[in-house]
Amino acid sequence: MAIVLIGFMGAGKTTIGELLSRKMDLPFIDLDKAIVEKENLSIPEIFEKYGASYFRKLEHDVLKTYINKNMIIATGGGIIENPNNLEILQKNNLNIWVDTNIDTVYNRIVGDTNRPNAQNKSFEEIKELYNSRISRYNEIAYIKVYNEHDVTLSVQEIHNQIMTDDEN
Ligand SMILES: Nc1ncnc2c1ncn2[C@@H]1O[C@H](COP(=O)(O)OP(=O)(O)O)[C@@H](O)[C@H]1O
Ligand SMILES: O=C(O)C1=C[C@@H](OP(=O)(O)O)[C@@H](O)[C@H](O)C1
Ligand SMILES: [Mg+2]
Repeated sequence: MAIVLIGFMGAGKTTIGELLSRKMDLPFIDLDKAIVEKENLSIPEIFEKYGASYFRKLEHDVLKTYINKNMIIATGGGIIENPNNLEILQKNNLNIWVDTNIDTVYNRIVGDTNRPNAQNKSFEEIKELYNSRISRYNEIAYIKVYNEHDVTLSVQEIHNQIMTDDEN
Protein backbone atom coordinates (compact mmCIF):
# COMPACT_ATOMS: atom_id res chain seq x y z
CA MET A 1 0.00 0.00 0.00
CA ALA A 2 1.21 3.50 -0.81
CA ILE A 3 1.78 6.25 1.73
CA VAL A 4 0.23 9.24 -0.06
CA LEU A 5 0.96 12.84 0.89
CA ILE A 6 -1.94 15.17 0.16
CA GLY A 7 -2.53 18.86 0.89
CA PHE A 8 -2.37 22.35 -0.54
CA MET A 9 0.45 23.85 -2.63
CA GLY A 10 3.43 24.80 -0.49
CA ALA A 11 2.39 22.65 2.47
CA GLY A 12 5.58 20.59 2.10
CA LYS A 13 4.44 17.32 0.45
CA THR A 14 7.42 17.04 -1.90
CA THR A 15 9.98 17.93 0.78
CA ILE A 16 8.48 15.57 3.35
CA GLY A 17 8.06 12.77 0.81
CA GLU A 18 11.77 12.78 0.02
CA LEU A 19 12.80 12.79 3.69
CA LEU A 20 10.24 10.17 4.72
CA SER A 21 11.35 7.92 1.88
CA ARG A 22 14.91 7.96 3.21
CA LYS A 23 13.77 7.40 6.78
CA MET A 24 11.51 4.47 5.89
CA ASP A 25 13.72 3.10 3.14
CA LEU A 26 10.82 3.11 0.68
CA PRO A 27 10.90 4.36 -2.91
CA PHE A 28 9.54 7.86 -3.52
CA ILE A 29 7.66 9.36 -6.43
CA ASP A 30 6.48 12.94 -6.83
CA LEU A 31 3.57 12.90 -9.27
CA ASP A 32 4.46 16.34 -10.65
CA LYS A 33 7.98 15.15 -11.35
CA ALA A 34 6.65 11.98 -13.02
CA ILE A 35 4.45 14.12 -15.29
CA VAL A 36 7.31 16.48 -16.17
CA GLU A 37 9.57 13.55 -17.05
CA LYS A 38 6.87 11.81 -19.08
CA GLU A 39 5.96 14.90 -21.09
CA ASN A 40 9.42 16.43 -21.19
CA LEU A 41 7.80 19.78 -20.41
CA SER A 42 7.64 21.84 -17.22
CA ILE A 43 4.34 22.14 -15.32
CA PRO A 44 3.82 25.76 -16.47
CA GLU A 45 4.53 24.69 -20.07
CA ILE A 46 1.93 21.91 -19.87
CA PHE A 47 -0.67 24.33 -18.45
CA GLU A 48 0.16 26.93 -21.09
CA LYS A 49 0.29 24.60 -24.11
CA TYR A 50 -2.49 22.14 -23.30
CA GLY A 51 -4.50 23.65 -20.44
CA ALA A 52 -5.32 22.64 -16.88
CA SER A 53 -7.69 19.82 -17.81
CA TYR A 54 -4.97 18.07 -19.81
CA PHE A 55 -2.66 18.36 -16.82
CA ARG A 56 -5.41 16.81 -14.65
CA LYS A 57 -5.67 13.89 -17.07
CA LEU A 58 -1.92 13.25 -16.89
CA GLU A 59 -2.11 13.52 -13.10
CA HIS A 60 -4.88 10.92 -12.99
CA ASP A 61 -2.82 8.55 -15.16
CA VAL A 62 0.28 8.77 -12.96
CA LEU A 63 -1.79 8.39 -9.78
CA LYS A 64 -3.24 5.15 -11.17
CA THR A 65 0.25 3.94 -12.11
CA TYR A 66 1.65 4.26 -8.59
CA ILE A 67 -1.26 3.99 -6.14
CA ASN A 68 -1.02 0.25 -5.54
CA LYS A 69 2.74 0.16 -5.10
CA ASN A 70 4.58 -0.08 -1.82
CA MET A 71 6.04 3.40 -1.91
CA ILE A 72 5.70 7.03 -0.84
CA ILE A 73 3.79 9.30 -3.22
CA ALA A 74 3.73 13.11 -3.09
CA THR A 75 0.68 14.39 -4.94
CA GLY A 76 0.06 17.89 -6.28
CA GLY A 77 -2.37 20.08 -4.34
CA GLY A 78 -5.01 19.85 -7.05
CA ILE A 79 -5.22 16.04 -7.10
CA ILE A 80 -8.57 16.27 -5.32
CA GLU A 81 -10.05 18.38 -8.15
CA ASN A 82 -10.81 15.21 -10.11
CA PRO A 83 -13.62 13.13 -8.51
CA ASN A 84 -12.10 9.96 -9.98
CA ASN A 85 -8.91 10.65 -8.02
CA LEU A 86 -10.96 11.15 -4.87
CA GLU A 87 -12.54 7.75 -5.43
CA ILE A 88 -9.12 6.14 -5.85
CA LEU A 89 -7.71 7.89 -2.78
CA GLN A 90 -10.72 7.03 -0.65
CA LYS A 91 -9.75 3.38 -1.02
CA ASN A 92 -6.19 4.08 0.13
CA ASN A 93 -5.77 3.84 3.90
CA LEU A 94 -2.58 5.84 4.31
CA ASN A 95 -3.28 9.35 3.03
CA ILE A 96 -1.30 11.86 5.08
CA TRP A 97 -2.65 15.40 4.97
CA VAL A 98 0.24 17.85 5.18
CA ASP A 99 -1.12 21.24 6.20
CA THR A 100 0.17 24.69 7.08
CA ASN A 101 -1.64 27.90 7.84
CA ILE A 102 -2.59 30.05 4.88
CA ASP A 103 -0.06 32.81 5.66
CA THR A 104 2.78 30.29 5.59
CA VAL A 105 1.45 28.74 2.39
CA TYR A 106 1.27 32.13 0.73
CA ASN A 107 4.79 33.09 1.76
CA ARG A 108 6.17 29.80 0.47
CA ILE A 109 4.54 29.91 -2.96
CA VAL A 110 4.22 33.60 -3.81
CA GLY A 111 6.45 34.43 -6.75
CA ASP A 112 7.19 30.78 -7.53
CA THR A 113 6.94 30.60 -11.31
CA ASN A 114 6.61 26.81 -11.24
CA ARG A 115 3.05 26.82 -9.83
CA PRO A 116 0.61 28.15 -12.45
CA ASN A 117 -2.35 27.93 -10.05
CA ALA A 118 -0.62 30.30 -7.65
CA GLN A 119 0.80 32.68 -10.24
CA ASN A 120 -0.51 36.23 -10.34
CA LYS A 121 -2.95 35.49 -7.55
CA SER A 122 -3.63 37.73 -4.59
CA PHE A 123 -3.53 36.48 -1.01
CA GLU A 124 -7.35 36.49 -0.98
CA GLU A 125 -7.54 34.38 -4.13
CA ILE A 126 -5.07 31.82 -2.78
CA LYS A 127 -6.99 31.71 0.48
CA GLU A 128 -10.24 31.11 -1.40
CA LEU A 129 -8.69 28.21 -3.34
CA TYR A 130 -7.29 26.77 -0.10
CA ASN A 131 -10.68 27.03 1.62
CA SER A 132 -12.43 25.42 -1.32
CA ARG A 133 -10.15 22.37 -1.08
CA ILE A 134 -9.70 21.63 2.63
CA SER A 135 -12.90 19.63 3.08
CA ARG A 136 -11.77 17.23 0.36
CA TYR A 137 -8.31 16.73 1.92
CA ASN A 138 -10.03 16.19 5.24
CA GLU A 139 -12.47 13.69 3.77
CA ILE A 140 -9.73 11.30 2.59
CA ALA A 141 -7.06 11.91 5.25
CA TYR A 142 -5.96 9.21 7.65
CA ILE A 143 -3.89 11.67 9.68
CA LYS A 144 -3.12 15.36 9.43
CA VAL A 145 0.30 16.85 10.16
CA TYR A 146 1.07 20.54 10.55
CA ASN A 147 4.30 21.36 8.75
CA GLU A 148 4.88 24.86 10.07
CA HIS A 149 8.18 24.50 11.83
CA ASP A 150 11.11 22.11 11.56
CA VAL A 151 10.36 19.79 8.65
CA THR A 152 12.25 16.90 10.27
CA LEU A 153 9.76 17.05 13.16
CA SER A 154 6.89 16.67 10.68
CA VAL A 155 8.65 13.65 9.16
CA GLN A 156 9.23 12.18 12.62
CA GLU A 157 5.59 12.68 13.54
CA ILE A 158 4.35 10.89 10.43
CA HIS A 159 6.83 8.07 10.96
CA ASN A 160 5.82 7.63 14.62
CA GLN A 161 2.15 7.56 13.76
CA ILE A 162 2.55 4.96 11.01
CA MET A 163 4.78 2.77 13.18
CA THR A 164 2.50 2.99 16.23
CA ASP A 165 -0.57 2.08 14.22
CA ASP A 166 1.34 -0.75 12.57
CA GLU A 167 1.90 -2.38 15.97
CA ASN A 168 -1.79 -2.34 16.84
N1 LIG B 1 8.81 22.95 7.56
C1 LIG B 1 9.22 23.82 6.63
N2 LIG B 1 9.81 24.98 7.00
C2 LIG B 1 10.23 25.87 6.08
N3 LIG B 1 10.12 25.71 4.73
C3 LIG B 1 9.55 24.57 4.31
C4 LIG B 1 9.08 23.57 5.21
N4 LIG B 1 8.54 22.56 4.49
C5 LIG B 1 8.67 22.90 3.19
N5 LIG B 1 9.29 24.10 3.07
C6 LIG B 1 9.59 24.84 1.82
O1 LIG B 1 8.35 25.27 1.27
C7 LIG B 1 8.36 25.19 -0.14
C8 LIG B 1 7.23 24.29 -0.61
O2 LIG B 1 7.50 22.96 -0.23
P1 LIG B 1 7.13 21.72 -1.15
O3 LIG B 1 7.69 20.51 -0.49
O4 LIG B 1 7.48 21.99 -2.55
O5 LIG B 1 5.54 21.76 -0.97
P2 LIG B 1 4.39 21.05 -1.81
O6 LIG B 1 4.99 19.89 -2.51
O7 LIG B 1 3.39 20.65 -0.78
O8 LIG B 1 3.87 22.08 -2.73
C9 LIG B 1 9.75 24.68 -0.54
O9 LIG B 1 10.55 25.78 -0.83
C10 LIG B 1 10.24 23.98 0.74
O10 LIG B 1 11.64 24.01 0.85
O1 LIG C 1 -2.68 22.83 -6.47
C1 LIG C 1 -2.54 22.74 -7.71
O2 LIG C 1 -3.49 22.98 -8.49
C2 LIG C 1 -1.22 22.33 -8.25
C3 LIG C 1 -0.22 21.95 -7.36
C4 LIG C 1 1.14 21.66 -7.78
O3 LIG C 1 1.77 20.75 -6.86
P1 LIG C 1 2.24 21.17 -5.37
O4 LIG C 1 1.04 21.01 -4.46
O5 LIG C 1 3.32 20.21 -5.04
O6 LIG C 1 2.69 22.58 -5.43
C5 LIG C 1 1.15 21.09 -9.20
O7 LIG C 1 0.55 19.82 -9.23
C6 LIG C 1 0.43 22.01 -10.14
O8 LIG C 1 1.14 23.23 -10.19
C7 LIG C 1 -1.03 22.27 -9.72
MG1 LIG D 1 5.03 19.27 -4.52
